[in-house]
Amino acid sequence: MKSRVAVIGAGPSGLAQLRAFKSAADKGADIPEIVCFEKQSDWGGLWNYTWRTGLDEHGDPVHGSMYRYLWSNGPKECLEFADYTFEEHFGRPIGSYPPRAVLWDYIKGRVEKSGLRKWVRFNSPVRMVTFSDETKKFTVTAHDRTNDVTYSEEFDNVVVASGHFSVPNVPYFEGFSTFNGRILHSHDFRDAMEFKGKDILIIGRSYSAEDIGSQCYKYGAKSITSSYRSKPMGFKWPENWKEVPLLQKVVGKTAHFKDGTTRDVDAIILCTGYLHSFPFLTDDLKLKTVNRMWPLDLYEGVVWEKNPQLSYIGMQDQFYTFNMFDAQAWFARDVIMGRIKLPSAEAMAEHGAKWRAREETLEDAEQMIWFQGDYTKELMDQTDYPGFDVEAINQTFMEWEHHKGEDIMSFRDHAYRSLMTGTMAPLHHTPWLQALDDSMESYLEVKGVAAE
Ligand SMILES: Cc1cc2nc3c(=O)[nH]c(=O)nc-3n(C[C@H](O)[C@H](O)[C@H](O)COP(=O)(O)OP(=O)(O)OC[C@H]3O[C@@H](n4cnc5c(N)ncnc54)[C@H](O)[C@@H]3O)c2cc1C
Repeated sequence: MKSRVAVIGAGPSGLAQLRAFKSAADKGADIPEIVCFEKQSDWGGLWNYTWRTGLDEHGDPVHGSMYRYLWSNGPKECLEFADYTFEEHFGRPIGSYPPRAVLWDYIKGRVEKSGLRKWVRFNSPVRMVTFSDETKKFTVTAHDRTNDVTYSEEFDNVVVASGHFSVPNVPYFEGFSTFNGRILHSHDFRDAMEFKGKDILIIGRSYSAEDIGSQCYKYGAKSITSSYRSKPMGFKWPENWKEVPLLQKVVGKTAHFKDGTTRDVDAIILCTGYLHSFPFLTDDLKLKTVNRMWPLDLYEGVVWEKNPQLSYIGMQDQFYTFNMFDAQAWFARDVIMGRIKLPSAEAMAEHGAKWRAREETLEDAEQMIWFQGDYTKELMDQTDYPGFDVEAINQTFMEWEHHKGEDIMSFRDHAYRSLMTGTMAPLHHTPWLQALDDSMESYLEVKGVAAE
C-alpha cells in the first residue's frame, strides 16, 4: 500500500510541499499519496484576503491578517520561485512591489498549472493529530465544515504548514479597559480609511508597525505616534509622525509614555506580533517557540527532531519567504521519500546548536538576511530544487534596505532585476491614496483577474 502524507495548510508553505511532491512525480518517482487539509475555502494562506475579522463563516478564528491595500513589503525578486517566474505567470515583466492580489495570483498560478487542486480538501480544519508508538502512524482528525462531519484518517507523515501570523499577541496596558477610543491588533486591521482624520497610536516597531503606520498616514490620519520598547524604527518619518518610548498607561484618551510625554489619541493599533499556535497537536509533537530565525528542535529548520516523521515548513521569522519555503519543502519531501538520510539524534542536535550559536550573534536585519540566505542555500544544496544565486538575492535585499533608509514613504517606487530571468522590472509608482486603487486594477488587468 502507498504511504500517505498529510499536509496541514494550503498557504505558500503547504503549496510548496505539494509542488515538491508533484515535481518528483513529474520526473517519474513513485510518490506517496498526498492529502492537504485547508481550513479556508480557497488556497493561498494569508494571501487569500478576507474582509472578515474575529470569526470566519463557520465560527472558527479568522486566519487572515492582511489588509485591503497591502503591497508587497519586500521586492518580489527576492521571493520568486526558482521553477516558476513572474514573467512566466504574467507573460511580461511587472513592477517589483505588487499588490497582494497579484502575489496571490502568482502563488495560485504555479499550483493550478500543476493540477494540484485535487490534492486539497478545502473547508477542512485539522482538529487533532496524534501519533501511535505502536503503529508508527499519525491519526489526523479533520472537520469537514461543508457537511459538518468530523472524521479521522491515518498517515505515515505529517507536514505542518499552518503559518504563524494569525494568532495575535495582545498585551495589556493600564487603562485599556476604560480607553475612550478603538483598540485593535494588526491582525484585525483591514482598511486605513477608517483612521482618516484621527490621531493614531501604534505600539511596536515591526514591519506591521512600519507599514500600517505608513498606510494610515497616507490615507489621511491626522497624526501617527509610534511607541517602541527597545529602540525606535529610526526612519525619516514625515511631519506628524513621532516615535516615542513605550506606552505606560492610558487615561481617558491620553496616552502616557516612558519619557514622560503624553499624547491624546483616537485609536491604538497593537503591532505586537503573533504567537506560534498549534492547538491541533499533542504536546509531544508541538513546536513551542517564539518568532526567531532558528526555532528549536527542527533539524534543518524543518524536521521535528523528536519524531522525524513530522515536519514543519515556514516556521522561522522571515526575510526569505516563498523561495525559502520551496527549499524547505523539497528537503522535507526528500526526507519523507528516503532520499535524504537523517543523521543521528546527537548529530541533529549538534547541527542545530551550531546555527543557534550564529543566531545569537545577529545584530541587525542585514545580518539576518545573510543568515537566512546561507540557510536556504544549505537546504537547496541537498535537493534537486532548481536553486538560485543566494548572494545576488541578498544584494537585492540590501538595496531594498538602503532604499527604505533613504525614503521609507516611497521605497516601493524602486525596481530590481529578476535573478531568475535577468529582466529588469518596470518602474511602477505605487504609493498614494487614489493611485493605490488605480495601480491595483492596472496590475490585475494584466491577467484579466477580476478585482474583488
Ligand atoms: C500583514 C502581513 C504582511 C505580509 N507581507 C508579506 C510580504 O509582503 N511579502 C512576503 O513575502 N511575506 C509577507 N508576509 C509573510 C507571510 O507570512 C508569508 O508570505 C506567507 O503567507 C506564509 O505562508 P505560510 O503558508 O507559511 O502561512 P499562511 O500564509 O499563514 O498559510 C497557512 C495556511 O494554513 C491554514 N491552516 C491553519 N490552521 C489550519 C488547520 N488547523 N487546518 C487546516 N488548515 C489550517 C490556513 O488557513 C492557511 O491557508 C506577511 C505576513 C503578514 C501577516
